[in-house]
Amino acid sequence: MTKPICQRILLKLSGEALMSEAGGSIDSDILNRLAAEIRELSDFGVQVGLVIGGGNILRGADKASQGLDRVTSDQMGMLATVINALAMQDALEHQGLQARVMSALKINQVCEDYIRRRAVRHLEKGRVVIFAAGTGNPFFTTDSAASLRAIEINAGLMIKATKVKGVYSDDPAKNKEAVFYPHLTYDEALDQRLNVMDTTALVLCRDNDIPMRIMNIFEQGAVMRLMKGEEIGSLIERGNKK
Ligand SMILES: Nc1ncnc2c1ncn2[C@@H]1O[C@H](COP(=O)(O)OP(=O)(O)OP(=O)(O)O)[C@@H](O)[C@H]1O
Ligand SMILES: O=c1ccn([C@@H]2O[C@H](COP(=O)(O)O)[C@@H](O)[C@H]2O)c(=O)[nH]1
Repeated sequence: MTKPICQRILLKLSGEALMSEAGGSIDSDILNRLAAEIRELSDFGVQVGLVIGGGNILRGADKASQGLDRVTSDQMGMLATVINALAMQDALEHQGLQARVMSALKINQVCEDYIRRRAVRHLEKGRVVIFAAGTGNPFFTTDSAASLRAIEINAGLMIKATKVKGVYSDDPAKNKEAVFYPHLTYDEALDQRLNVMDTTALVLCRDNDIPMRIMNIFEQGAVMRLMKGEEIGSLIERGNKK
């Protein structure tokens, strides 16, 4: 295939997957490998919006369960995503790409504020936009932020690149008998409480009719193959199951 399956994507990368085996929060080899893959996508003509989670540094709910105020914990979590976004911006620039971090929280001495029309303009110019600080609101996750930004930038596809191959009948990290689902509808994912993605994120994409791919972040070159038309991971979409 000489043309990508869609022109603009929102790629959500797991924060936790950036961790090194030794426990460091950001492994530069992993970061550089992902940046190189994004460069290939950009060279192929795909406009890339990125959201990176913060699970390698801090999750608000974990800190709150240890007694910290929930809103403060979530704000710390959102700032963690800014750290990951800045690291990725640097890695992308080393690949020769232009990249812009746009934050939902105002820290404009560090990166741009998120302004939708500017984000779209950056994408049209071939710059990779890294949407940081989630939605800017506590009690949300970066999955929901990714769905929201995918809708706002009119992405043709949302991709969640995570630590598992796709959607299973149960968490494959805990249940070895879990069955892999190559295709399912948003309503099936919601009804079965499949937990690979939070409910808000699924509902946002369902109601705005954006298809979603869940796939393994560690499978090198897989996003490119997907953009060339290969069936990779699990597809969640509205309407009838394929
Ligand atoms: N039914 C399921 N199918 C597939 N994965 C599942 C399912 N239920 C739970 N999971 C778990 O969900 C995880 C992905 O979601 P999670 O929110 O933990 O990660 P992430 O959003 O990719 O990471 P981060 O929060 O660090 O950005 C998988 O690693 C998997 O273990
Ligand atoms: O809109 C948002 C997005 C995220 N948070 C907080 O950040 C952390 C890290 O994000 P993950 O999606 O868990 O990787 C999250 O646990 C929240 O505490 C937020 O408050 N609002």
